[in-house]
Amino acid sequence: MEKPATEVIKGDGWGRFPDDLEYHSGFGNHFESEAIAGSLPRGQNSPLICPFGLYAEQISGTSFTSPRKLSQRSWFYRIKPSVTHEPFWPREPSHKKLVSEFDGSNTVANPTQLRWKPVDIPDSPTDFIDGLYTICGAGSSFLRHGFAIHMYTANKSMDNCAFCNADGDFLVVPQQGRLWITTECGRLQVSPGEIVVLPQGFRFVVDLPDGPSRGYVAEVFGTHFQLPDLGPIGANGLAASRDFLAPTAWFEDCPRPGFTIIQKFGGELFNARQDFSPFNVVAWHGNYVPYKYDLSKFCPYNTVLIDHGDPSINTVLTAPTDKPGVALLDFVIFPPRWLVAEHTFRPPYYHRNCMSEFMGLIYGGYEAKADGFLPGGASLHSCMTPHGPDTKTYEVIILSTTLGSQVNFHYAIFVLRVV
Ligand SMILES: O=C(O)Cc1cc(O)ccc1O
Ligand SMILES: [Fe+2]
Repeated sequence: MEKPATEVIKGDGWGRFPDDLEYHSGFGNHFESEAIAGSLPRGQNSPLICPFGLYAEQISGTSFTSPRKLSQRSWFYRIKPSVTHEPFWPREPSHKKLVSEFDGSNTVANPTQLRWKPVDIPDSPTDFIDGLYTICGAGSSFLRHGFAIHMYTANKSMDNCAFCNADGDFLVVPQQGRLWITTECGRLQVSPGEIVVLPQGFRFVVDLPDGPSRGYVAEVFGTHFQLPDLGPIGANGLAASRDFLAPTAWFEDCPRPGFTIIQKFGGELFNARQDFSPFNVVAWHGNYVPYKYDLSKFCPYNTVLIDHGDPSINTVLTAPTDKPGVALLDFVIFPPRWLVAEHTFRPPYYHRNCMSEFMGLIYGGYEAKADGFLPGGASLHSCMTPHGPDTKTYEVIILSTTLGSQVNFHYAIFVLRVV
């Protein structure tokens, strides 16, 4: 039977984001979303003919046979299937700032304590993709085990192109400047103080409504972020499921001559042309979705009598390995909070760690360094490299006789490990 021509469906226009975007709330939920009533097939995923003549397309974020509790996939109902593009070609000029296979050929190992000043926003026109560069990482996207930490500085919106990361999931932490992100599931507005997860394979565009933006990106290969178990904390606390927000269906239906899909594969970038927008998904359902989270919603737990707890207590999201309790990458934050304790050295203790720690500062000042670690800057303390408060901080703290203090800074750390 012949498929009927797609009816003309009009989206509400490219690039305009209303202030009151709607979201679906929840973490790991199976959502249903339709921009036009009746566009989501009922009772089956892939009918012979979908409502409005849309094309059904599945995106899988885990193997088909993953245990049900880990399985992630979504179904898109789109005006044109993604496959109708021209072939991929290496992007010219070739982009060598991204790494996803870490070996001696493209990286140097150095265990010393490293610290970076904030990088200036470039003068020349630079979008999110051109402004992305790898800082460190381990493992391999092809072997599906590893991670990369990137940073970006950008001053312009992506134009007539979308990005697709075939290597892994991006967790983006804007430090300066809002990001308006269009995805195949719909749109997200992300401000500094919020994070966004863009899972492997999703096409997305980053617009900069405020101009310049800078931030951090953690990429994980072969696993996805989960909420940490809460153990003895109980059933509540830390990041709550309902504070995670996924987009609602949004699409556009207009010609896009020369539109480019930029695909990252093995850390290399490839271009493919198509004459339509990838944001043509009228309805979708599933549990494989981009999502955002406002870090100010985090409910921190901490010491109330003695000693400094381990930083795992501040885990927002964890990307697990197959070993129980061992993460590939934990995303941990130190939000503004009260630090209380008796006869206790309250800043982070001196330590060496079998995980490596990459830190960024979103705003304010970091409690263990009197100076030198600035918002937008970064530090890396690799596996077993000693670190802890500087001398100035140590001296101020041991002279302090108060039982508590309020810290009003916000730093994010990625605690990393490849096992
Ligand atoms: O090094 C850091 O600042 C991160 C960190 C914080 C903390 O409170 C305890 C241990 C730790 O590694
Ligand atoms: Fe540390």
